[in-house]
Amino acid sequence: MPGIPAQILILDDDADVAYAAKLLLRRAGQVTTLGDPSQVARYLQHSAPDVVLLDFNFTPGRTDGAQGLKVLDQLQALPNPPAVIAMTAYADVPLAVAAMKRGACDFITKPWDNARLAATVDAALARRAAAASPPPPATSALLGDSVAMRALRAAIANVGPTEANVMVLGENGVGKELVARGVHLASRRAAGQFLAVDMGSLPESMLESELFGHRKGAFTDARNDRAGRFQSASGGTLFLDEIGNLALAAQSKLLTALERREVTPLGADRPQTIDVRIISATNLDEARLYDAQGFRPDLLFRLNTIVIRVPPLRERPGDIPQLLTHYLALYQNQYGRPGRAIAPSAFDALCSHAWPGNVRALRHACERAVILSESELYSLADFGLHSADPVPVPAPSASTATALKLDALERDAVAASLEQAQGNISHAAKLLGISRAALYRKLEKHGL
Ligand SMILES: Nc1ncnc2c1ncn2[C@@H]1O[C@H](COP(=O)(O)OP(=O)(O)OP(=O)(O)O)[C@@H](O)[C@H]1O
Repeated sequence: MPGIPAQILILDDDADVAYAAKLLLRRAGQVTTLGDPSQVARYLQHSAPDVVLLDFNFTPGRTDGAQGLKVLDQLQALPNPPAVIAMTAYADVPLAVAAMKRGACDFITKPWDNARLAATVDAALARRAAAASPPPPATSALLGDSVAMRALRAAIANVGPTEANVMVLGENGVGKELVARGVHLASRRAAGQFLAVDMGSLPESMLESELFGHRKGAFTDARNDRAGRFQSASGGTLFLDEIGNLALAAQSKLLTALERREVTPLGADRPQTIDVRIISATNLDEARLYDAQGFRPDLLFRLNTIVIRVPPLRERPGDIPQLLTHYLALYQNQYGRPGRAIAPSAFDALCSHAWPGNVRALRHACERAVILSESELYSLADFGLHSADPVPVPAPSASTATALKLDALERDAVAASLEQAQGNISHAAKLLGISRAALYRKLEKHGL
């Protein structure tokens, strides 16, 4: 599988044999060695091996292979059984055959030939990857199998078919828009448009014309009639992103439209009925959202019939491996780069990273790793992350010192704009005069 290092278990009572196999197979994945079948049950409580190299006799003098066959049965009973490669003594063909009949996928005789053992393990891994079931369709865009994500999918499936307005809450980059699309796809409006409007970047002066449309001549630049987003999304879903950024005056216009279920384009003398379902989203924390000074409670009441909260990635680290696998494979494919695994230590660090920029940041980190990596395995640095260990930094030359100063200035400017915008990405981007996407890149670059 691309991305996640394969888990390889070697079960052999001969420590030297196990160590030699471990050295040989390290490049193929994360290798664990055990010396006694009684350790297997404990190991399986926290690990799911992809391949097991299994010896069959653990007690001196025994050659019947019964102990190994018992472990084989134990492994075969797992919900997702690993590929088992039987390791038998040279010429013990009957035992190898018995193992294959009980579910082992291959066998290798001891002492082994290094190239043959490596090829056998590679082939077992490749077969396993090919057999892995494809992701389910429908809301497949929303990856993650944590309890939180499963609950989220269930909520989408429940709420989708109703006509209720939905408000999606969560930090930047957690997947609010994906959730909104999921609700749309699960609704009877799925064949209609899903139209997203970034309320945060819409200048107040353009809000009415953008949302409700205008007639030719309604204002100086209105050279033609133009439908607003409410009309364009008719029969579908209108996704109002960054709703928490809406100025109070704009809030009252939106409220009127929602209450009357009609809009009047600028310059028109008659209102038009609207047929849209509204899904809104904000990264504002709930205390600020429910503060009547900033957001009209009557509008909130219209928008949040159903509230869906998307938890930050740090609260569902179990989703990280799947996201890494998905996005590394996506970009390897997109850029025609070879499939690589992540170095085990880097994988651990990626899984325990707090990801302040959530899934968006993880996705960008994967793209970066695919583009930059030149070694056999992805390292932590390929993802733009560094281990907690301080690395000695050489004294900067004059030119790097200038670059460092510029870098520090940029970091300060970005931090100051965020503070001034009280963490609101759209406002901060506007203050800096750059796009939201550019601001996200700078946030990641400076680890903010
Ligand atoms: N569960 C997920 N599975 C796969 N990809 C995800 C998931 N969540 C988010 N993403 C990806 O992360 C990126 C950000 O997602 P999205 O735009 O939905 O987040 P958001 O919460 O709406 O962000 P913002 O608040 O900044 O608008 C997208 O590229 C999206 O495809």
